[in-house]
Amino acid sequence: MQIAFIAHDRKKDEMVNFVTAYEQAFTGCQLYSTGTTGQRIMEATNLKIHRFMSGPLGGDQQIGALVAENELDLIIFLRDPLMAQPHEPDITALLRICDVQGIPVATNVATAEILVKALMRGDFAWRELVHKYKPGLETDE
Ligand SMILES: O=C(CO)COP(=O)(O)O
Repeated sequence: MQIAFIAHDRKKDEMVNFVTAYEQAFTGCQLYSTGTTGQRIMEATNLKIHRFMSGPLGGDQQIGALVAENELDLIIFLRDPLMAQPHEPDITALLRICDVQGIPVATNVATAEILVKALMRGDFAWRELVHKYKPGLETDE
């Protein structure tokens, strides 16, 4: 499974606690994150995460590109609903492409807990078929 972690600054402690609590569930998955979120998680766990750029510098868009190519199965994005973000358009675009592609995205820890328990239960197994039989990038021909 391919999973991305993103957390706004005031949600990073919550993200670290959550991923630490469910580290076993994420072990063996291909993990991605925005810059600082990934750094914080790797400092607290044994997980190896591919860190993209910091969210405000383009990291959200890089993760959005993976979603657009159906290369992500789950996103845990702990947003701060009480703090305006300078890169709000990037955040909106990322959530939009998740809806376009039908990718599960948790924007709070309650939803994240439900989705990670589904992951542990095997409810995401169908995504393995998507990766196996995914058509190549669409071309004009
Ligand atoms: O701002 C973010 C997502 O919108 C998070 O980015 P960082 O993980 O680099 O702090």
